[in-house]
Amino acid sequence: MSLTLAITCGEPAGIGPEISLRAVEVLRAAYPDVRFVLIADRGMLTVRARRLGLSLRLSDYQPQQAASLESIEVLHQPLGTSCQPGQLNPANARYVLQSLDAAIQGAQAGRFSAIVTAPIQKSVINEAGIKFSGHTEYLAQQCKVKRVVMMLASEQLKVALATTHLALKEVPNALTYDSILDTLRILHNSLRQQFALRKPRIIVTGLNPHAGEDGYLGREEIDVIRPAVKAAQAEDIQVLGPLPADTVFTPKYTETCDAVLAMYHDQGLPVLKYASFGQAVNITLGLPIIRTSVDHGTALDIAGSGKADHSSMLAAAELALKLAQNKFAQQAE
Ligand SMILES: NC(=O)c1ccc[n+]([C@@H]2O[C@H](COP(=O)([O-])OP(=O)(O)OC[C@H]3O[C@@H](n4cnc5c(N)ncnc54)[C@H](O)[C@@H]3O)[C@@H](O)[C@H]2O)c1
Ligand SMILES: N[C@H](C(=O)O)[C@H](O)COP(=O)(O)O
Repeated sequence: MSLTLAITCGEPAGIGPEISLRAVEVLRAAYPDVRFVLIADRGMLTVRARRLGLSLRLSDYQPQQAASLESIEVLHQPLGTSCQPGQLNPANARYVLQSLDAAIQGAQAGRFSAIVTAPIQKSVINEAGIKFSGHTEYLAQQCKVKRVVMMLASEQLKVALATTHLALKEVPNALTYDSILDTLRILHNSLRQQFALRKPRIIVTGLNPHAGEDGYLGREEIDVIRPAVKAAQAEDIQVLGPLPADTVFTPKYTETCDAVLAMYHDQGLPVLKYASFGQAVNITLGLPIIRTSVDHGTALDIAGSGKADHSSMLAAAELALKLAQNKFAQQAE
């Protein structure tokens, strides 16, 4: 089995290019049989590597030829305009999306076994006049999938989200019986197929304080979440809840479940990032392709300084490889 992993280097003003370069150096040594392809502007990567004191050779990725042993392969995407670390420019928004498109198309065509994405700056893409919420939503749209699930995973915890990049005031309306049931199905199937958990155990949080306090602090638990959980149980999905979110993340619960499904971004992710920031991986579940990412953002405040930690990028690449190997093994069965 020969695997090719594509890494999009993300927002060029952020830490994406440098963590991608550093990670790929480590990965090439650790996985000599895997082909790693960076997707970015080759000139920008060369300058960034020099700035960090990395003596790396970059070459053009040629899919029809064997992987280069001496240099890091780059699928060149030209920047819209030159770029300094820490300085966002909407003129590079299309470049960021074109890099992503190249990765998605390569994965759909089977050239890439999986894709790993470095962080992007959602605001600057919107500033360029392109409505954009995040990789997760963009990948669903480009792959023509109605629903996907964002899950962040570390050694300690797996946290999936029922809603993703949404203003808080829009969350209650987005939580419907169908959306929660569909999310539970995707989560259950992915934990089984991608993570090889035979009978995954899921805990669902409530939306309101104390899971609504029997309806006195909100009715979403009674009207929407519990009926969806019951329907999932009837489909033989091992799921419990809705439980109060403030105590779900204690060992009594986390040690007895495989994943927690939180109702919104800042209900679940702060807990996971408190426990394992820099070590966790963001995975998009429910896509026809494998996509993982880092657990952090563009960190503009330290871009180009050499201070960025590439551990999450390494973890994301390693998980992508593992998921690709699992997929390959399942297809061979
Ligand atoms: N996968 C992604 O594309 C992704 C993930 C999260 C956030 N973002 C985006 O990134 C942008 C900035 O987000 P933010 O400021 O909320 O979060 P951030 O993760 O960029 O930064 C938060 C803090 O963590 C530090 N930090 C982050 N990554 C680090 C690393 N690898 N090594 C050392 N320190 C690190 C930063 O310096 C900063 O102090 C936003 O546009 C956000 O949407 C993208
Ligand atoms: N919600 C993610 C996080 O906080 O880490 C992040 O914004 C990245 O999301 P996408 O992978 O959808 O860009």
